[in-house]
Amino acid sequence: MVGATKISGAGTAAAAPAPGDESTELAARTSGLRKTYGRTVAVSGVDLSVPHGAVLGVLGPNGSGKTTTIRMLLGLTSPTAGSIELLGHSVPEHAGRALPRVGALVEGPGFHPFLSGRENLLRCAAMEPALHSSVLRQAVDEALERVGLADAANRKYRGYSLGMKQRLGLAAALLVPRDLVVLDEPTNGLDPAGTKEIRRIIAELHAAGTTVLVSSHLLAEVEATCTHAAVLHKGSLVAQGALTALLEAGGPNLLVSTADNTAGLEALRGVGIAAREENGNLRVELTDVDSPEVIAALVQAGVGVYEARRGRAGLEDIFARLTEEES
Ligand SMILES: Nc1ncnc2c1ncn2[C@@H]1O[C@H](COP(=O)(O)OP(=O)(O)OP(=O)(O)O)[C@@H](O)[C@H]1O
Repeated sequence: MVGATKISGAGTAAAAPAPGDESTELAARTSGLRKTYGRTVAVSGVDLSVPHGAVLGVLGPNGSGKTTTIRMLLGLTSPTAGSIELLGHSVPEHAGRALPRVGALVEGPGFHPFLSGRENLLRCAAMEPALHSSVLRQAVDEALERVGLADAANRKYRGYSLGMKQRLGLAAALLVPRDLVVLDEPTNGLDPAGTKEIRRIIAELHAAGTTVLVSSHLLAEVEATCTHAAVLHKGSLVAQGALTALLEAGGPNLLVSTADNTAGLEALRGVGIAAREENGNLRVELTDVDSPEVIAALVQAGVGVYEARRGRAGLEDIFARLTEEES
C-alpha cells in the first residue's frame, strides 16, 4: 500500500457523542458487511468485532479486503450491504458523531505537497473540533515530536520520504486524544527504526486505553503489537479473536530437523502422519499423534533426525493454514 496519507476525523461535522456511547463493549462492529466493485467482490459478509481497549490487527494477503473494510468503517466508502457501528454510531449515517473521536491513517491524498509538514498539520489541526485556536501550534508541535518529525517540520511535504509521509499522517491522527485509532499498514515504507517507533506509539495508545485497529501483512508485527487479530481472506473473515486464543487454537506442533526432508515427508505420509516443510524443517501437527511416534516413524524409515522441538503453532503457521484451507 503506497501513497500519501489521508486523515479522517479532522474536518468532519462535529457533534456531541450520544449518551450511553461508552456502554457498548465494542469500539467498532460490522455485520454482514459487503462491498462489490462491478463483478469484483472486495468484502463479503464480514462480521468484525473490535473490543474496546484492544489493539486489533487486521491481517490478510494482498487484495483480501483490508483497506476496503477500513475505508467502509471510516465512512470513506459506502458498503454495498451490511451495517457498521463505530463508537456506538451507525456509519455512514451518523459518521459525523463518531469520527471526531477517531484518528486514522489511511491511503489516499491528504497533504498539500508545497506546504511544510508543520503547515499541513496546522491545517488539519484547524479542522479539529476539539482543538481551540489558542492551542493549535502546541498540539501540532507535540504531535510532530511524538512521531519524530520535529527536525523536518519546516521542510516541504513533497520532499518527504514515504516513511516521513507515514509519520506525518500518524501525527495528524494523533493531534487530539482519540477513542479509536485506525492505521492502515502504518509501517509501510518505514525502516526498522521507524517500525520500532510505530510499535512504541501503538503501545502508548494501548496503555492510555485507546482502541487501535491496525492492518498489516506483517505477521510478526501483529504478533508483537496486537492483543487481538482478524484474518481476512478473499474478502471473507476467516478468523478473529484474542491473539492468545487464536494461538492456543493452533494446537501443539513438532518441528523436526532431518537429514532428508523429502524422505522424511514420504516416511510420515506412509504411516498416515500429515507434515509439511517449513524453513528447511518438517512441521507436524500433534493433534492425532504425539512426538515419539513421529520420531520413531522417521528413524524406522532411516531418516536421520538432528533435532525435534515441541511447541505451539505461531501466527505465521496459523495464517498459512487459514488462508490455504479457504483457497
Ligand atoms: N476502487 C476500487 N475499484 C475496483 N476494485 C477495487 C477498488 N478497491 C479495491 N478493489 C478490489 O477489491 C479487492 C480488495 O482490495 P483491498 O485494497 O481492500 O485489499 P487489501 O487487503 O487492502 O490489499 P493490499 O494489502 O494489497 O492493500 C481487490 O481485488 C481490489 O482489486
